Amino acid sequence: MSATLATPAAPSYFRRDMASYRVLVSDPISDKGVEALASHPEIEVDVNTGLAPEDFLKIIPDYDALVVRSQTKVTAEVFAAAKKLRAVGRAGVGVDNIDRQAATDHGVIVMNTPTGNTISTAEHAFTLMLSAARNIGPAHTAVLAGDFKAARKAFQGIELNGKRLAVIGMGRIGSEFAKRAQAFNMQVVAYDPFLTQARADELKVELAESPDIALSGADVVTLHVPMTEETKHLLNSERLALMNPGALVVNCARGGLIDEADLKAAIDSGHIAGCALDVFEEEPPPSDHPLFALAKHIAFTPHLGASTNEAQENVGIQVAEQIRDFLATGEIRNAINMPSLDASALAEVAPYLELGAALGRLLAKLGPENPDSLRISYHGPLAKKDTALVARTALTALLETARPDGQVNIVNVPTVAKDMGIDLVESTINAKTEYNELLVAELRRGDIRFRAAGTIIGRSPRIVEIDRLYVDTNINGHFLIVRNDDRPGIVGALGTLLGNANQNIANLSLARNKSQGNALTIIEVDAPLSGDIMESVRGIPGVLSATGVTL
Ligand SMILES: NC(=O)c1ccc[n+]([C@@H]2O[C@H](COP(=O)([O-])OP(=O)(O)OC[C@H]3O[C@@H](n4cnc5c(N)ncnc54)[C@H](O)[C@@H]3O)[C@@H](O)[C@H]2O)c1
Ligand SMILES: O=C(O)CC[C@@H](O)C(=O)O
Repeated sequence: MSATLATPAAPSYFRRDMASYRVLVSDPISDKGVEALASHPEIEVDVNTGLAPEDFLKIIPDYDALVVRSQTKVTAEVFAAAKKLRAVGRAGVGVDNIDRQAATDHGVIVMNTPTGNTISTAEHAFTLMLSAARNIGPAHTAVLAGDFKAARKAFQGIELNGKRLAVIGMGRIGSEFAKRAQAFNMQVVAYDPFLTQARADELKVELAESPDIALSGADVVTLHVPMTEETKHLLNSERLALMNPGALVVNCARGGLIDEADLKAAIDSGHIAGCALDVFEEEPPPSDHPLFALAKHIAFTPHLGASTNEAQENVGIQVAEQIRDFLATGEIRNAINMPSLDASALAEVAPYLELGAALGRLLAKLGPENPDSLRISYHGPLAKKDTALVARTALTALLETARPDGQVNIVNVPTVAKDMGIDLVESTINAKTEYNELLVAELRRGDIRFRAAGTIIGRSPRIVEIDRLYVDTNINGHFLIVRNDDRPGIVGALGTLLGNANQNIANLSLARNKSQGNALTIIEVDAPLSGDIMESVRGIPGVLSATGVTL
């Protein structure tokens, strides 16, 4: 792998030998998104939407990346079949149609486009609230049916001015909704476990310590939280009962956040006036859905929150660019199952990713077998850089030797390592070393420890320490690593043996431990060393151990 500041190369763990990638777009995205993907010479795009699940399963093994909206269900079965798949891009926010755990287990990055549809969805949710408050849907239907006069009597509305609004989930969409509600002079109270008092003050909203507190005495509730196990049915009969009589429920997030049977009961009882829903527990909802029988204060749309020209263009282009850049350069933006690494951070740490991989491969050969931990420490200014993927890369390289099936990569490596009983421990060390920056990797099994370290000189990664002896060697190539008695003649004998075996010596690095009377000899050669040569090396008097390593 080589990297330059302008175009860092994709980490080898994601690169196939073939110079082209196939991307399947299985839900409709904007034309500009498809163009952004197809514009890359190494990317071939197939747009194939509305596939039946069994047809989708048949073709997914051919693809390196997949782009979806919410219709395609990317299940564990899909990930098991998708042997080449490296990334799934979601043109939107919610990723509940993607089995995140299965993606991670199979080493597939999942990315979303968190900002592209924020405004459209906030505007849609707001429109729904106004519609339910003023009976826009039923009144419109009545006018079309010629019931103008009757409708004027039937559809008395609710004013929002001065009403108390509970926003559950004060992220991007919730915050935008709140701003619009303030313009309508609503009193906004918000619950979000990550909302700080400072941010609440900045948004001029009241911070509630729990959903129950937010809902108590609220006239309207709007939901803007992701759908997870934890948030399923967060709005149920107990919580609806906390709201003021005549309250309205707005949901433009996910249907499963509301217990629809409880909502229907609360509306039937007269406690809740009505609801405005863009999303349903089951989509599409059955045509005889109990809530559809309600006559007033209702507004239903078919999951249209993000369906504007602007939002679709934004998310289509964003997802396409993210997938394209990931395949082409290894840049990771908006990943939801691993740390992201944007272009500038990738350019900065790319040499350390290479170095980490080399140290991992070296430790796999020289360190203790069946290790219980890999410890990575970052020294000097390196400690302040975005090193989140450096340790993962070292661990991946270490485990690739044990799992050479190509099934371990930086996405699933934490899980694979856990299964193998290996802890990854990272630390930063400010104390000065001989080098400005130093990356140290140490493999341990109980008390047995073996470490190696490297640094970057110019833009070139170098290994500068093996087993606490100072060396200086590059990180790509074939190496003979010998522990030998520290006495004359051994380097000569090694050179003669390699010469006789027609092995050209590219480089030599020597280090010695005077107190122990032994030395470390590292010889870089032009070709991998055969078993016979290694046997002969071990037979040289004074050679204590010898390992052939390809980094
Ligand atoms: N109807 C649509 O077409 C449409 C469009 C876009 C997004 N969405 C849905 O809206 C959701 C929110 O989108 P966003 O862009 O605002 O996401 P976001 O990540 O910016 O905000 C979500 C917020 O929910 C908070 N949260 C998480 N768990 C919570 C809990 N238990 N209680 C309260 N708050 C909790 C988070 O801290 C976060 O601040 C998405 O997850 C998606 O499912 C729907
Ligand atoms: O793809 C869509 O239109 C829906 C998107 C929306 O549900 C989201 O979570 O971003």
